[in-house]
Parts: sequence; structure tokens; C-alpha cells
Amino acid sequence: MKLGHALLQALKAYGASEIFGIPGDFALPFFKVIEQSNVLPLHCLSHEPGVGFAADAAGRYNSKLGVAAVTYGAGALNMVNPVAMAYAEKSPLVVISGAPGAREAGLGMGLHHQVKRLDSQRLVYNEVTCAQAILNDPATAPAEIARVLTAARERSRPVYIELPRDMVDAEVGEVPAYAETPPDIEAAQACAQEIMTRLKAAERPALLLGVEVRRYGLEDKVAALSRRLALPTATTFMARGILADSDAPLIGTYLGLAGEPEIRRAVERSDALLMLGVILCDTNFGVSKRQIDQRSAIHAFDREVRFAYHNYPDVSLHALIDALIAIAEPVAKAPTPATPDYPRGASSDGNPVAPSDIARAVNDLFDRHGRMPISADMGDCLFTAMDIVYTELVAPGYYATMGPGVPAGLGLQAASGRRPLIMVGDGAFQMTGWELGNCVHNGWTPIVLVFNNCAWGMLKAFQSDTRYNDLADWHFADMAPSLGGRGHRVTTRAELVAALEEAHGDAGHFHIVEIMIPRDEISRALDRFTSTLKEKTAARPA
Ligand SMILES: Cc1ncc(Cc2c([C@H](C)O)sc(CCOP(=O)(O)OP(=O)(O)O)c2C)c(N)n1
Repeated sequence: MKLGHALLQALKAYGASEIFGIPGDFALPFFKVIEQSNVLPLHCLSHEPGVGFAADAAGRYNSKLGVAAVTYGAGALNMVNPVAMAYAEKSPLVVISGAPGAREAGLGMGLHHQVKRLDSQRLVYNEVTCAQAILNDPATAPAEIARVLTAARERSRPVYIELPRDMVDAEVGEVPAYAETPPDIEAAQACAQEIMTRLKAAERPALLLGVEVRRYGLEDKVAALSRRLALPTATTFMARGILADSDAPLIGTYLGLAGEPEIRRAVERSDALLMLGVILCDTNFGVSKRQIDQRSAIHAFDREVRFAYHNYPDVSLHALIDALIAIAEPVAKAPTPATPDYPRGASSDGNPVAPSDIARAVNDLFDRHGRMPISADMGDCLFTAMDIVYTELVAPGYYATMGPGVPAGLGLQAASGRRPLIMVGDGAFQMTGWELGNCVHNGWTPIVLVFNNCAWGMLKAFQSDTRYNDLADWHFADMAPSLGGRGHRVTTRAELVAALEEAHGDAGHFHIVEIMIPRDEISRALDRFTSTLKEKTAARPA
């Protein structure tokens, strides 16, 4: 089999369902094989950051591999930020970059798209991927592909494959099928016993579920474990929505400084917090590491289980959860706080729109017509999403980059076939919103809510006395028809409710609902986040 075709067959066998990309002369031979073989559908976008965000979202939605194919240099280096987000947020994204062939690499002169040296790009990608391979030897290429795709699945992190353009038609052998790395069952059982002993002895045991539970497809097993332990169970922002429809003792989403006080108390005051698949980080949306009592917490992450002064070095989350379910019994000491209800009943009047009105209107829309998967960008739209009922949500909840909103929503629709709701600020829309021009070509029809406060509003919440955070009014809705969609410019709550209903009723087009928001209006969660952060900063000794 030819290498290009073998690589596509392997991507599909390891779980990929589509490819996003932008070609270039170093990638033309591979793109031609993608199109002619039709092993995986190809969606070309307009700018490599959009390619990375869309591919990442597709992988997250299916808990399988996302695939981004780009050209060498200008293409691949343009996509580093989305891959960095995938690394930070444990998303299994496969980057396939074209590259110079052996003959041209040996010319001894600089090539177009080359930076410092021919391997500079790979060195950059070493820092944002967990495994890398250069397919320049037909004898080793199949095993290299298997090694790297296995790493993507088992580490749930991005990987880098460099495919020189003169290797695409090289004859190669079969790529080995996926074979799971055998877990250390004995270690997992010993660890589970120690955890149960800790939970039984604690006064305020609690369970916190993180992103790895979703990435490794363990949601049903974790719901069963939560029920058996009968422990107050919170999810971090990035695990938001798991257990939503189960009868597990779910208390809601833990958002550190931006979250509900009773959920923060249950998590941050626990004397035995079992954290499964949680990214520990500084105080943004992730777990506020400073607030968690690390002496009594138990943290299972990245195939390791850490206690205060010792750890189990090689216990997969899957093996640990199986071992815990086998011995779990109720350990709750106090009644579980109720899950907070979500705001509904949007007003339909002439008042200006605040972020909380948008959450209400969306919850009402979902009650009337069913839930949609959501893609949220960074900014107050992400904080507003916290007040929307549980549904599949992709968002940069830890890495916190702007830009994923629109392209990730397109990736969601490509991967799921479901119409997504996209929530994005005007600043982030300026970055990647124009990918909507690819909707007609691909049959995508998102409903896009643009929070237009004519500002980098989140930054203004920290520095209200600055002018550089003010943005011009770009009138995004007026541009929708020229991109093949429909546009609504909304200034009142009544117009918002009507525009949402009209957009939802037209499944044949994407709709931009541009919502004009007064500059001083921010969501409840963002207000909590900024005011608490300001207090903490003020209280910190100089
Ligand atoms: C790619 C990129 N550039 C810069 C930033 C910094 C940044 C924020 C975070 C703190 O790093 S929030 C924010 C403003 C976002 O403005 P907009 O999209 O209009 O949304 P809103 O008005 O709701 O804030 C910026 C510039 C970022 N997160 N990502």
C-alpha cells in the first residue's frame, strides 16, 4: 500500500472521522490522496488557526482523534496556538504537516517556508505534542504511525506527523492495529483500597470530575461510581455536562473564583477530595490549586495517582475507576447540596440586553426546541455559558485562548451532524469569525450569537479606565448575507427572543445574531471572577 493511503486508513482505524486542512505545495501530494481515496472527508478552511480549532473540537465531541492537515512552515507554524490549547486541555489532535522531500532537503540552500533549520518546525512542535514522527523511511513508517496514534489515544494529547512530499507514494507495509497498553491492575486495586480507606475516614469527602473522564469516554462508569459512593460530586468547567442526565449526586460545576459559593465550599473545604481526571492549574476556569488542600486530596491524572507524600506511577484512569467500582460503598457524611437551577423566562421588552438575558433566552429556546451543542469562545460569552443548561460544550476553559468559538462550532457540526449554537465576543469574532464563509460549501448552519459590547470587555472588567480596550462597531450582522447566511442586529430583549426563534426556524442557513450589549454589562460569573480576583490580588502581601 502507498504511505499516504496507509496513513489515512490508520487514522480511520484509530478513530478519526474527518480531516480539516489547508494545502500548500509541500502537502499537495497528500491532499490529492485524501480527496481521491475518500477514506476520510476533507474540510478545507480559510486560516490555519481555524483548521486547528475545528479539528480539535471534532476530536473532543467524539472522544476520538481530531485531524488537522497543513503545509510545512507557514501553514504548520500558523497553527501552533490551537495545538497548544489541545495539549493544555488534553485533546487528542493529530497534526499532519507536509515537508520538503529528501532531494530538495539535500540541496544545501534555504527552502521557502524554512525557518532556521529544516527541523525547526519539528522542534517547535515537540513543545506542544506528546509524540512526534517523521515518515522518511518506508521500512519504519507503519510502526511509527502506530506508535504516534497510540500515544494520541492513550495520553489524550496532540501528536505531530511530518510527511515529506516525496514519501506519499512510497510502498509500505500494513500499519499495526491499535493495541491498548496493558494497565497495571494490581496497582490499580491497591490504589483503590487506599482511596476507599481515606474516603471512609474523612468528615467531608467529595468527588471532583475533570476533563479526562470525558476524553477517555468514562462518563457512564464514573456516574455509576458516584452513585455507589453517594458523595457530593462536582465537575470542573471542562467536564461540564457529564452526569447531567444521570441520578448521580451532582452538585454542579466547580468554577473556582467564578463559581457558586456552596459548590466552592464543598470542593475547597473537603478533607478528602478525590479528583478524577482534573487539570490542576492557576485560578482561571480550572481548579484553583492554591485552594485545594493537597495534603488530603487524591489526584488521578495523566496515568498517575498522587497522594500527599506518595503516588502510583502507572495507573490509568480506566483501570482505577474499574477497581473503585468493584469495592465502592456509600461514604457520604452530609446531605448533598442541591444542584443550582438555571435561569429561564426571558423578558421580551424594550430594555437593552445583558448577558444574563442571553442565558435565559437560550434556556427557553432549548426548552421549546431541544438542546444544541455549544461552542463558546473566550470572553464573557464563556462565563454566560455557565448559566445555560447542561449540553455538550467545547470551549477553551483552561488554556483560555480567543479564536475557537466559530471554527470549533463548525467542527462540532462536521463531526456530529447536529446544528450548533456558537457564542463569541466581538473581539474573538474579529479573529476567526470569517470561517463562516465556508458554511455554504460544507452545508454548515450554526446559530452564532455575537456578544457585541464594542470592547475587549473581559479586559475592561479589570481595567475600566482604559481606552485601548474599546473596539469599533463592526456591524457583523450586515456581513452575514455576503457570506451566505442571515444576519440580525439586536438591541432589545424583545428583538433577541424574536431573532433566536427566527434563526432556529431557518435550518437552511447560518445565522449571525449580533447582540449589542452595553459596555458596563457583564455576566454574574465574570463579575464574581473579576471581583474575587481583585480582592485576592489586593490582599496578597507586597
Ligand atoms: C488569542 C488571544 N489573544 C489575546 C487574549 C487576551 C484576552 C483575554 C483573556 C483574559 O486572556 S479576554 C480578551 C478580550 C476578549 O474580547 P471579546 O472577544 O470581545 O469578548 P468580551 O468582550 O466578552 O471580553 C483578550 C484580548 C486571549 N485570551 N487570546
